[in-house]
Amino acid sequence: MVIALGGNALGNTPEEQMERVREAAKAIVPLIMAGNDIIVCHGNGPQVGMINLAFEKGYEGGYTPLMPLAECTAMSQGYIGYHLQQAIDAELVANGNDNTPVITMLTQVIVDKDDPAFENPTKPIGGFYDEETAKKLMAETGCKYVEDSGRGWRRVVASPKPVSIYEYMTLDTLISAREVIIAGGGGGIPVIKTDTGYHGVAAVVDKDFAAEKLAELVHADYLFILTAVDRVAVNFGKPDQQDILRMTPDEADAYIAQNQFAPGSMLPKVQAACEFAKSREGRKAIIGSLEKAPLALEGKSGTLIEL
Ligand SMILES: Nc1ncnc2c1ncn2[C@@H]1O[C@H](COP(=O)(O)OP(=O)(O)O)[C@@H](O)[C@H]1O
Ligand SMILES: NC(=O)OP(=O)(O)O
Repeated sequence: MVIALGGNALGNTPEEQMERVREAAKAIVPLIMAGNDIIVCHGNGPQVGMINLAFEKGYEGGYTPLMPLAECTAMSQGYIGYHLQQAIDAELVANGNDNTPVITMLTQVIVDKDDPAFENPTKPIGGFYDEETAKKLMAETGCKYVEDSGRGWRRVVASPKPVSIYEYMTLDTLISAREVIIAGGGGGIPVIKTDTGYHGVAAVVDKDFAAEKLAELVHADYLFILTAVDRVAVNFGKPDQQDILRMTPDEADAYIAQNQFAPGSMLPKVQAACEFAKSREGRKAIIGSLEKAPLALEGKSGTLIEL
């Protein structure tokens, strides 16, 4: 089972994040205790933006070098993975399980150097700004900012599609050893293959697509995409909003054609879920909220996407 955990659900400070991952652990541990092999793949949108901005400010003040975006994702994997490891371990012990190792795997995601996404930034990172501030920042820095699902304006960066996960065979070995694994954090550190080996690129891969790729490569049965809403909806945020309990990839395509899912937020989740459901008969993808993850596994919450 691969669980994709939204970066926006992790808070904005180390203290907030520690608190939030404790809540995440409460949702994840019942799935482990039920006997599932688990890989947790978390987002890093707010966190990678924060790390990048901190280095930009440090550079302006002459205190730090500039930090490339791939290195910022590597740092975010350590920062978030460390908190998740501690929280999941503590929750396992609290439930009488003190012999399941929890580890974070620094993960590289291989992307195509010619992916058209490099020419069209779409992935929101960092904090939320009002329109006036975002437009000022755009003029000052040359970075692109867009409105993000009615929550404010955010910087956007290139987000190529994952082609493969460099460490997937090692992940298979760890699954065989019954370890709980945190991998593909922040969508993985994006790398391209060159004549001199793999090199990081300036991008942030969508963790929902990375989790889907990971789930296929490790032969998972379930892809759980956990975010801030209980279910995917049509007419989201409007008076006639209606939650979707179950949909096939074909039904999802029809909703996508009606622009029902916001790009950069719900759209990639639905697309990743459909890709997983289509990849093999019987595979189930569920999009739901963190709090109700165990209920979603019983079919009592979440949106189920299957053939
Ligand atoms: N059709 C929709 N149905 C449900 N939520 C939607 C829809 N369109 C946009 N959203 C928004 O997308 C959010 C999930 O995206 P986001 O916060 O970017 O994900 P993440 O949890 O991975 O950080 C939801 O919390 C909701 O605010
Ligand atoms: N990398 C990524 O997809 O992060 P979010 O889930 O925070 O958007």
